[in-house]
Amino acid sequence: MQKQSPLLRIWELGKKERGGLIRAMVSALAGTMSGIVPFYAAAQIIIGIVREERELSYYLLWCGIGLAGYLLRTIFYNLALSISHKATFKILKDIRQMVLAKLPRLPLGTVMETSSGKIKQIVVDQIDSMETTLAHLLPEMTSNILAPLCVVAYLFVLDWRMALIALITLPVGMAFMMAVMGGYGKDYQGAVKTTQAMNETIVEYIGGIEVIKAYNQGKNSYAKFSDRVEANAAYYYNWMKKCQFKMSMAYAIVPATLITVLPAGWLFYRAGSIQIDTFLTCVILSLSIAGPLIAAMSFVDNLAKVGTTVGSVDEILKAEEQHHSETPVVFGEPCINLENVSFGYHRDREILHDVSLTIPAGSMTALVGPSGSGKSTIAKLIAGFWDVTAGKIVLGGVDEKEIPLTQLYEQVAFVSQDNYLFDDTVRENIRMGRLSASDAEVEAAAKTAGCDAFIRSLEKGYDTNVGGGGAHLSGGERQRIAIARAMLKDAPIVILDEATAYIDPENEAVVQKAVAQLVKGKTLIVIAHRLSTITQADQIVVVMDGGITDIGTHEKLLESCPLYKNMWQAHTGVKEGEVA
Ligand SMILES: Nc1ncnc2c1ncn2[C@@H]1O[C@H](COP(=O)(O)OP(=O)(O)OP(=O)(O)O)[C@@H](O)[C@H]1O
Repeated sequence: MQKQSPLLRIWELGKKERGGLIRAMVSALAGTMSGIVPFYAAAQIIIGIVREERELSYYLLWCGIGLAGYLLRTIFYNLALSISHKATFKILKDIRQMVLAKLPRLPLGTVMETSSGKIKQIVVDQIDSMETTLAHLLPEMTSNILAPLCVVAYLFVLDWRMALIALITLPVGMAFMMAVMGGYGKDYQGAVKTTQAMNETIVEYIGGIEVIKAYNQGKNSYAKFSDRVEANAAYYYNWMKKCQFKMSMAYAIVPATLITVLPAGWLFYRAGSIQIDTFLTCVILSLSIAGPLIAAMSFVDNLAKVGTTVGSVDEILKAEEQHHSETPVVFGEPCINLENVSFGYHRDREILHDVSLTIPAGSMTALVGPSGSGKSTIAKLIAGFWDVTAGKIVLGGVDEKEIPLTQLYEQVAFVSQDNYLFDDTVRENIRMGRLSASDAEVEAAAKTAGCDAFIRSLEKGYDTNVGGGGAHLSGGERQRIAIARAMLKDAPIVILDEATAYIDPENEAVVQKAVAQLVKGKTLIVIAHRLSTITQADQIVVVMDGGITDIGTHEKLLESCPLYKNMWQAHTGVKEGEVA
């Protein structure tokens, strides 16, 4: 990934708000320039006193000019802040939306391998931390650098020697500042890492609270969290300790312009090489250089923070997406062909090897095989959660890579044993299947899926909140809601991955009926460990070690495939050699 300045990257990300940022910078610059006016007016008043000016109007005029400068500074400064805050909030909103819109376009693995604690920290905390920096940095840093530059330029016009002398403290103070900043980016990255580690532990702690209770692991898990909290605090403390001396030196030295300007100016004045007016103006104006520069310096560390955040955001925004065409396609019959498909979740480990399979439209295909043989992987590749590494999958006559992802997801309804329910009502969770569905359609789907009665028995019926991940419901109830959701989607291809695993025997008949409704007239792919549920399949595909060892009907495989026969016997409880 090519390294880009964080400010340039923000400029690019917030391109819709550039106008606001420019207006804020211009306003801030006008404010800082106005802020110099009181210094200039003070110089003129002191010159008046030294010259023994007796006219009151002279002093009133400069007091008025000084006051006007001060007022303008306040007005422009507040205007700049208001404009930049508005622009910043819009930019942060846009960045958050870009990140969230990007996640579904990434291969499922990329998202799953990033912990939810980390994603939450980037999207919520890190992006939030950019607010103060962004809203203040661009307008203030620009003006705080440009205004002293204008003062220095004016000092050179008045007396180049005084200008140079006024600048002496700058490089010394800056050297200390640079020493702090040298490792700031790396130090801040370290801080983000320890905070992320802390976040991940708490998310894990809460997510696994059931296991922690069940196995009495409270103390251990808490110790892990508290260790990370301590590590986080220690990191910040050591970091600040390391920086403190250099920071203090920088902040003490930069504003000390009087130490150099006053004695040198006095010597020049005594030697008659500088007028008293120029001397006094230089002394007073030199006092206006340090304030803005120190303010600008305080943004340098913020800039490093923004750099780290932009880096984290870009890790997601620039992550490789699934390569699919954007042009909508027209599908033929919903048949599926896997042609010499190979795939690995990671480059160094291939899971599927050269798999070829034809799934005719409207048929039922069952994938069976030992645990870890690759059944779910085949199903997830068909559903487009990942892209194949080699070979191709042709769906409805079109190579999957030619199908825009949104269109591909419309074609397939995927019901797994682990269908996630959102922290929302039952109704909205079912409506996820088709957002345009009416309440009546949602309820009709629930009825067909055999879950209408249990939903109505809940406290608020369809408007009952299911809790995060569906925590308020049983596994079987979640499963049936997932089937209702898939029903509502009404996709031509249905994949059931262990879909009935949680259903108790009492409800199994209801759910089997629901599934039968769901798959009517569809191309169906089933992964089921309970082989009795797939004996009627048009074809049963036996998967072993990432390859297909046999294909046929139940009867045919019982005769020709020893692996299938063994699995069937294990399933029905009949051991080799025993009489059925
Ligand atoms: N997200 C993943 N990242 C890395 N490896 C994975 C991932 N998912 C599955 N695997 C690995 O791929 C192989 C095939 O897994 P898959 O889930 O397809 O098997 P399966 O036949 O469906 O197993 P089961 O019947 O137990 O569900 C296994 O070795 C598994 O460890």
